[in-house]
Amino acid sequence: MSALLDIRDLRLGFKGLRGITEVLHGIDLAIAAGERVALVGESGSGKSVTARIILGLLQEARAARVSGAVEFDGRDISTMPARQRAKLRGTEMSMIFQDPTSSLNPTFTIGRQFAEVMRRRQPEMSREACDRRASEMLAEVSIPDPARVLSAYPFQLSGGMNQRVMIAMALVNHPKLLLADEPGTALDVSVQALTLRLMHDLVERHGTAVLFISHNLGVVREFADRVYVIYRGRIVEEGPTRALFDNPGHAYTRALMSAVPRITGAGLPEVPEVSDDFLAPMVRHTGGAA
Ligand SMILES: Nc1ncnc2c1ncn2[C@@H]1O[C@H](COP(=O)(O)OP(=O)(O)OP(=O)(O)O)[C@@H](O)[C@H]1O
Repeated sequence: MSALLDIRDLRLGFKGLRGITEVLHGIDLAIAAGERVALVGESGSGKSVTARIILGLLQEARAARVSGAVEFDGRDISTMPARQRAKLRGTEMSMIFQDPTSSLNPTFTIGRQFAEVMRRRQPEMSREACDRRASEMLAEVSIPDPARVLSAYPFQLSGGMNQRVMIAMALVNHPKLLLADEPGTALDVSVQALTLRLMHDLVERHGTAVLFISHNLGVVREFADRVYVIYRGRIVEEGPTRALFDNPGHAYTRALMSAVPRITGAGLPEVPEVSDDFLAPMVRHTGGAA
């Protein structure tokens, strides 16, 4: 497989007063063009730092020590000049965050923010052309009155509307890879489900590859072709979604599955206590595409 994203032996440590704290211990992860892949694990397991390395952000943090290969479309993100990394963000790869309202800039209209994103790819694009293109994207996420939304500020829109705006904005430059960090978890469950549906349909239509980051295996089941399970900075299981759900090989994956929230209004259950058998060798599912 010639992968769009190919991560090999990725290691990360943070330098602190008492030396280096290792956070990622040799991660291997690949995503083919157009593939929807989930990275699942509990809080603190290393999902967000992995995304920040793919975006080339942690390579620039003074306290972070990153090693291993992170190849995107044949180029190594870690060794390319910082300016080139910055150019990739928002153009060839983009990101959707948990909370749309705090990720959008509250002081600019949605139209202006769309224009800034589009001009990263095409600096000479006129505002009219930006508005036209933004309206098309907003229509794709079923926003009925794009002109009104373009002239609004984020605080004038609902959380669900802002989430749709963020999805549209993340895809307006036709990135090859979308990183989605628990999109919609800041919203209520029904809005979150709708947001995921919209994102699913849009990336399918555009052939965008996705790394979907979540602690919720239930959500992942609906969304991903393939799943990586991360536990304390190590991938402990990997495979096509259906194979992994039908036959979870790792104790930690089974524990995550038993913690899949049921829609009873009882709130999210805790992930069960861990035990030593979670440190068993990685399980890799082969064949039997999802
Ligand atoms: N800047 C930093 N300095 C030191 N340690 C950090 C830093 N950023 C993250 N970490 C540590 O790295 C580990 C992985 O964090 P990360 O944010 O990737 O977890 P996560 O799986 O995304 O969790 P969540 O689901 O809560 O977002 C954690 O132990 C965290 O404390």
